[in-house]
Amino acid sequence: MSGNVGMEALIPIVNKVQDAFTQVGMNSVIDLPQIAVVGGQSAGKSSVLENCVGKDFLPRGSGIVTRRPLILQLNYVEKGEWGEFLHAKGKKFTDFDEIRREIEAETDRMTGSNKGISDIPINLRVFSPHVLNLTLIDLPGITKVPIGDQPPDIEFQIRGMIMQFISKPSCLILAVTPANSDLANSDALKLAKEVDPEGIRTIGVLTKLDLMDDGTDAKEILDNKVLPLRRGYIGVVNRSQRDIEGKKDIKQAQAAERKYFLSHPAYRHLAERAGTAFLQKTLNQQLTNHIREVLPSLRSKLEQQLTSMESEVKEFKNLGMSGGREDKSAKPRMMMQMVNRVTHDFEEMIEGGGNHVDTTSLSGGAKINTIFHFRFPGYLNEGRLDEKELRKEIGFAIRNIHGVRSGLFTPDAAFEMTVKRQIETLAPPSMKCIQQVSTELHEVIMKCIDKIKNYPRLQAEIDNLVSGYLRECETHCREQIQQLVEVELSYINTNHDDFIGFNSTAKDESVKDVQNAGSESQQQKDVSKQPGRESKSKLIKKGWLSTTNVGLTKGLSREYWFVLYTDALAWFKDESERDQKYYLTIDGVKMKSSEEEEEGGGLFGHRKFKIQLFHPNARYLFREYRELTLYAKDEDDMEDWRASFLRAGIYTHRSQMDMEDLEDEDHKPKFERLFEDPQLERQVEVIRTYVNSYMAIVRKTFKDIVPKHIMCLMVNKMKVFIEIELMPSLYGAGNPAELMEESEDEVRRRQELLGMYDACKDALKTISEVTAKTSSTPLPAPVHSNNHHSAPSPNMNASRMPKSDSAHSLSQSQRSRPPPDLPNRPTGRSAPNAGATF
Ligand SMILES: Nc1nc2c(ncn2[C@@H]2O[C@H](COP(=O)(O)OP(=O)(O)OP(=O)(O)O)[C@@H](O)[C@H]2O)c(=O)[nH]1
Repeated sequence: MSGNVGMEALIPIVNKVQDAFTQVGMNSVIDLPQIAVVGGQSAGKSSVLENCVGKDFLPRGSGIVTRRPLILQLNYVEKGEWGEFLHAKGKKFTDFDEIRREIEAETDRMTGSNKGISDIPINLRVFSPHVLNLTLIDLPGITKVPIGDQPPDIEFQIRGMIMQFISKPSCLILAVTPANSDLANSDALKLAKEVDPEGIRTIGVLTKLDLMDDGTDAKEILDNKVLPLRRGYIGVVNRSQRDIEGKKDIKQAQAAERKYFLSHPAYRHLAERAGTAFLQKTLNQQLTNHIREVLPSLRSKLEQQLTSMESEVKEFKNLGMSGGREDKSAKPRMMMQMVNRVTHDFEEMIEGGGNHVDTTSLSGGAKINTIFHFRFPGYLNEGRLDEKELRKEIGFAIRNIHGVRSGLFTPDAAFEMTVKRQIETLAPPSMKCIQQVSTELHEVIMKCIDKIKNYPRLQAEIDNLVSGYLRECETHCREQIQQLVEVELSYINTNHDDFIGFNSTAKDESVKDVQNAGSESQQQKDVSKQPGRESKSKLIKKGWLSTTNVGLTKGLSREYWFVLYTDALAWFKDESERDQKYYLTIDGVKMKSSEEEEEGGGLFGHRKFKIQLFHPNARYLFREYRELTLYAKDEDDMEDWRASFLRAGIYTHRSQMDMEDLEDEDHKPKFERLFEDPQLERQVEVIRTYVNSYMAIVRKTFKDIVPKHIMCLMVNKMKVFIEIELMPSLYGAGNPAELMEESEDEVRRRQELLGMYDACKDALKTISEVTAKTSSTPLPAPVHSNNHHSAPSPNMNASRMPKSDSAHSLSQSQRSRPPPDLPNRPTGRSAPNAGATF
């Protein structure tokens, strides 16, 4: 081996890093220095490689034999000779025929046996005392004509695969060309030129010198005078097909090769710079130099890689899981860490904040907030009876309480019964809210424990304990809410501050009205009451209604702002109530309400909700109108206004025709028929107002108290459980060492990570040492095709170069290549030309 010991030590390190990265599928992350062997079909690529190894081990045959890239790492060892495949780790192949069969089988495994190709490399390491440390990649030969089942674009595919390797700036290109073909048409040189136009990383290899026509030789080419390359050409004579078939030993062949160069008149002068042994040495030297050139960028990439792995590796090391003697306390400590992480994540997801805020959807605390304040109020309203249904229920209740008598007074019991029925409807939406929060909490837990999936037993146990506890909390919370409903049902508090029933004047008014209902004489109101004057009249309702007959444009409907008092109806231009259109006293006024299809509406026509006010004795109602037709925006609005008019003493008037309408086709009385009695209608209305008022209070209480119960009995309890009780419960559930059993994936990942980490560290250490200690040879000067002066020899070992060559090389190099971005350039201590390249 050459004296550049520090540098050569780098090659195995680079190989080790390469292996580590290939194994974890990261070979594309760091481009490690390599030599790719490129050439046309049957140019002699495999022969060159075999010569470098000194053994027959590559598949032979017709057509494309190399169909997957073969990364061949040659490692010098003092004793033994064997090969190892990365895909069959740990198996030593001492029989090189077996290696050949394994390459063939592995090629077929990926490509099938029908001559297809694949760019997934096969990694083979050869250990031998007869090799120099080198990494070579054998690539499929460039072919033009598809054979067998090969796809028509085979040339394109192979080209793509070769390019994938040789276009990387860290790759040296060994361009193999047979001497018995035209150099100008060399596929290898053409491809190399595409990716390396300056020839900085291309080395020419000329094979089959022995097969040249008699009287011709490749002296000019080898002297770098024809198509000169910056790194020159090396001539080799490999074994012929007949030699291979005759099992000619490679060592014998190499001796014959040397004899060939020494004895050939055209090559005798360059015999020291030709042949397989020289090629091997040059490649080793150049790969070493090349590695050195890419060291700075390799170093920074490795450093980045190392930093990204550091925290995890540190964690493993802290826990005594980085190999070596097992630390007994590691697993319990690790378990504690995992539980702490779950606790922290759960807290963060519920309380918000933290580093991992989800920007795609609501989750955790935010989702629970939405359930409490948006969904739950909606669910509470869903269970609500519409006004019509409510009236119906109250009507039946009143009638059933009165029995055969017609009651004069509104029965309290009807109010209580209706309210209780309504309170009961609050239970299902509350339970739905509990169930939704429980689901969300479970999802939060799942997300938190997903991070410990590498410890499947621990994950399952935490899931089991926490989900079990969540179920307990949910059951307890449901019981509490059921209790809450029962509490509400146990006492209907009509003394509640917010209940209109007994405290508000509206109630007094209503009660008085109820008692007065039907008595015309007592309905006499002070008709002189007008806004602005002192008045005892009370406001009942305000709102928009449209009407067709009060505006200037008769026939068209227009919206006005209506204000209903206990004794009058006024309407204004808008809600500012400045521009009053009319003030109508409502003494003796009756109403009719109905739903009708809009004229011309057809199937999809608008339904209109109409209330008509009029005097039953056909008096003018206002101005020249006998009636006022009002349109509400929907059914609920109409029901509201109808109820309000009733409160103001405007009752429904039923004509004979209307009465006929009160029977269904099967002659059953319609619900409306129950209200033929205006007194009953009035009582229903009063109770409905009370029920609505009371239910508003209960709903408000539920809206407030249900979320509080859920927070207290579920969310907070879960937090406390995870924080305080989970750890002891886990200890109770099993031995930490068993719970902390890793998944197979995790074990593999850890081993790979640690392996890669160590490989990166070793590589970095070696890089620092070699950069400090070693020297390098300069890159040969650029050559021009019209340059017929002899280019520097491919032997780049400066110590062996003639003085004049060295000086020439140095000055050329300095002129042509200004120092690139390569730091740590050795100074004084290095060889005379050290630093010329860097
Ligand atoms: N006489 C002689 N024959 C050679 C020389 N180099 C290669 N051959 C023969 O040429 C044929 C092809 O050589 P290989 O080494 O298989 O060529 P290859 O480039 O690897 O071929 P593919 O992988 O199929 O593209 C074999 O029969 C070799 O024996 C040489 O220098 N002299």
